[in-house]
Amino acid sequence: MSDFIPGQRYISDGEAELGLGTILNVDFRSVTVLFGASDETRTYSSKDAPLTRVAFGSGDRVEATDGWILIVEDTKDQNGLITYIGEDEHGELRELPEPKISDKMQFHQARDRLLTGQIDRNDWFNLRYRSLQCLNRLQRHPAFGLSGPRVDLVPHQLFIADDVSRRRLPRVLLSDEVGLGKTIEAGLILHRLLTIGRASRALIVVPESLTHQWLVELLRRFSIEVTLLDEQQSGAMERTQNPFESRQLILASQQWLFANPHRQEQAAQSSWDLLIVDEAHHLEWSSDTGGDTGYQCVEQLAAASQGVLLLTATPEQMGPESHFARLRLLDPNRYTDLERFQAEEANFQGVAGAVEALDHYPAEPGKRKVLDELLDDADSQGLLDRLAEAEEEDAVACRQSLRRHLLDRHGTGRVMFRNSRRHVAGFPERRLHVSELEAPSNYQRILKKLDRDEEYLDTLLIETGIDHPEVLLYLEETLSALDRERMSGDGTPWWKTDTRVEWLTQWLKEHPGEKALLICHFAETARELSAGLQVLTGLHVPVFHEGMTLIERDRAAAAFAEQDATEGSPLLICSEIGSEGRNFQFCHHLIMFDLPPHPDQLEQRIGRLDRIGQRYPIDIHLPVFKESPMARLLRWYNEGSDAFSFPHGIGSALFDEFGDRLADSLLDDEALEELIAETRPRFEAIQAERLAGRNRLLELGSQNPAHAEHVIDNIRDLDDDPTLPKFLDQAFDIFGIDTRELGENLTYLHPGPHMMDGLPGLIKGEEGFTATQSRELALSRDDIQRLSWEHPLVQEMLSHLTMGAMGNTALGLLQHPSIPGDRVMLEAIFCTSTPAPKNIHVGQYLPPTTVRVLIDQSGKDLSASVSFGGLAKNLQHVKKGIARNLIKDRHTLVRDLMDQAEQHADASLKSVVNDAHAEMSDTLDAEIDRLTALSQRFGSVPEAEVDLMRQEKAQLSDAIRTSRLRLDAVRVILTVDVPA
Ligand SMILES: Nc1ncnc2c1ncn2[C@@H]1O[C@H](COP(=O)(O)OP(=O)(O)OP(=O)(O)O)[C@@H](O)[C@H]1O
Repeated sequence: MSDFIPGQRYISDGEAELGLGTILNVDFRSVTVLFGASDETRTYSSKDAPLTRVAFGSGDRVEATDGWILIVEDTKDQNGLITYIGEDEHGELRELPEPKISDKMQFHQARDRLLTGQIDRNDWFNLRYRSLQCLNRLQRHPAFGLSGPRVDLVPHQLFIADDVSRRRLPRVLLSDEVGLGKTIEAGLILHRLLTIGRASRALIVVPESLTHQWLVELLRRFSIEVTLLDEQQSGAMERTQNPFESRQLILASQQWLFANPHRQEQAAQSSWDLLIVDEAHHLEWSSDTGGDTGYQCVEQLAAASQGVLLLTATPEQMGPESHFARLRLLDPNRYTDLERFQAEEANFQGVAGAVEALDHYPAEPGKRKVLDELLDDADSQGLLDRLAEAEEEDAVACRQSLRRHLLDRHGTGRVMFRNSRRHVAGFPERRLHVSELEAPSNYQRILKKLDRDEEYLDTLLIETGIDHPEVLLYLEETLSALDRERMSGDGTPWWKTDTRVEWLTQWLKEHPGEKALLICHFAETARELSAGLQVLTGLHVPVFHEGMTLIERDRAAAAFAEQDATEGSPLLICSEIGSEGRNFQFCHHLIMFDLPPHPDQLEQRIGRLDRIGQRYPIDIHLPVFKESPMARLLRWYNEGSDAFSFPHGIGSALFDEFGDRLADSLLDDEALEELIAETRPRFEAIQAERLAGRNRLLELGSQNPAHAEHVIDNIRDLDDDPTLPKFLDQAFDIFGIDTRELGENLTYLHPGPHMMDGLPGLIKGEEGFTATQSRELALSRDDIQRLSWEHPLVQEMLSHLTMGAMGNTALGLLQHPSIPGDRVMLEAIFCTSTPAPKNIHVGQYLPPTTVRVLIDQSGKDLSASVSFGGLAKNLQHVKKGIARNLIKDRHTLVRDLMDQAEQHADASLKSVVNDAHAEMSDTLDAEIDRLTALSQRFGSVPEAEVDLMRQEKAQLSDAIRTSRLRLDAVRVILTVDVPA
């Protein structure tokens, strides 16, 4: 005969998530239970049903089916069913028979689970405690959020990422020279903001040609999954919701969004924590016409976003006005007046000089004068006086603070970052190889006519519809357009006669097994050249241009990237715009089939190969027709400004000044000589000025080797954390992940037969993945994942272990000669609970903090004398069923001990809270003071940022002060006699 009676309440030992069950039927052999909350019925053998009776005791809060709560004072038994007696929340005496208890009552809390006999394994309990401690350390760790990404630790990138991701308003222009890693910087900032909870919604707007690259890079390097939204998906969702609210992290193409006002409105209606806009130089603004559609769209979105990252390697490509207008998007209060801004720039030389003077003071006392001029406030003067007397260590600290004063107050560093190759080691040499060719006769005819007849240029412009100077530079297009217009020509395509094509086929023959990226100005040229090569050589050469779909483009890039010489293509033909932002540093030959009309485009072209990761000198091959407009353009680039040797970022300024004359000189050697003679000194003058002034200052503000080194040390500290491998070993075991060592620090992880569901990257019955904890190894192979504390699998396991019920109860037997048997001890783990909005990142000051209390049966506190580890390793496990009965027999004592443990723990809370509060106040007060001074005196920090920080301090203060301890996990220890 079983003890089950219909109406009694039980929970399933194996499936606690079903909620509270009610016995429906009992017969000789089986018992049927209805789990109302999940609408499931289960029938078990009544002999060994995995069920635990739910019985509450005095002080427990029980929820009734109709929602009211009873605080239990007493119970009575009525024909095997319990009726609870106590007061409801209004103090009224009431009774609650167990069948009327809410099906939805959850038993996740340690106390409830223990008393209802849900006992977990000791190793789970141990790992839960260890995980809480790891989480505590992680959340406070200064590198938290920066250590997970699979990137090389490049100082200038980490300086920027750390600086920007600590701001309340991370609104900056990331404008490092091409290929220095702006995408990586943006990814690091986004990753950190997401990890620490400061951001949860981000919109990334990039040129269509880069959408896939971003998607892959964010996933592969940062484990960030974004959704690529397009018109089709948006249309499908529109009826039920704003498509931009369908996901937290959205990637959208600029071409799509900028052309679609309705979608822009929807995007702007959603609020964003971070907006990222790549290749932002395309956003154009002028005082006459205002912003173009792209600019207007970003303006609207920037207003709806807390943080904004604009990325461009060539910020001035669309002219100084557009550059200024983009800065205004970031900080409208500081950038109000273009003229004032330009005047400020003129002062940058002095500021840069002062920053450098710091290094020589006080050794050269004369430098004090330069410093006094810019650092005249009391605070800085105090620091300067201290520096004059300081010992070496203190001198370093003083210089750091003073440098910061100078850059924050007088520089552009807070809003704009720009690093150049000059300060980033490891970039290769660039070598230009020009091949002078005879132009084919059909091009020569056009050129000669242009030479003879001044009016002919106008005729060409009208007949071809191509602009000046493009009509002179891209003769294949000019010729084709003329043939179409006049219906003339004999149908011979240009590539059959163009001598550059012959040169190209020869080049390919002479460089077997090598890869080259070919860039030409027009998509049409790219397409036709590829088709021509196929006819002439049989080679199928992939093309890459703006007219292709994304999938076609990615396929082309992949075919080119394929390393296998027999499979991969030796050549990829790209158009100007199609290749922008793409990574092709695995090849080092760049063939410029022509030259672009703008110097910044030239820099963008070379930047495809001249990127971090390029290991060889870059060979730039240029076939050019003798005495052609292109040859003259080449001379201007080369002789006027060394445009091929290194990225100096001055091309734009020169083009603004001389661009019109350059267009006019393309047919006139004399004018060209004069132009070069004027351009060169101007180039040198601007270069000297910028090296001393703006650029120097920008560089000084865009990197700080000492700070970067500090950030890198912190990241390495997390990388090398010895507790991680220990945690992983135990966690893989507990979560049912099987591992196979592959040697050389590589481990293959795959789902075991009993693996828990929902672990990222692992699905039961499917393949696993190879992983390593070594950053270097993970960087060297794309197919290997890097396991860090921030890897999604590790984060998921940590959150399972600390947020769910897993391992929050246990029972162990302790046999020790000095402890008599049949005694009860209780080990209670309390943890601070500090509810606060996620975005204020309270965990930085008060992460979940544990208080461990170990008491014996008499209530004596043994916490200090018996350590967690010491006790854990001496405990023996007992079977679940036995553990359940052992607890059942000691219900009242265990309950009483839990109450006592709580009182012990409460005594520790005050100091935890006070310490956290003091740390938070000290840190934020100093920062608020600094920002207030900058905002009020120099206007270099928006007032809104200071206000946000003050609000945040108030919120943090409230949250920390109201932090409470909750019982997170509890273990009952029963002592047993040592056998005689
Ligand atoms: N820290 C890093 N670790 C590993 N690879 C890196 C790192 N920084 C940059 N790279 C690689 O260098 C290349 C250039 O980086 P990225 O695309 O971020 O540069 P960028 O400044 O955005 O270039 P562009 O100006 O062309 O847009 C990429 O292939 C990137 O993956």
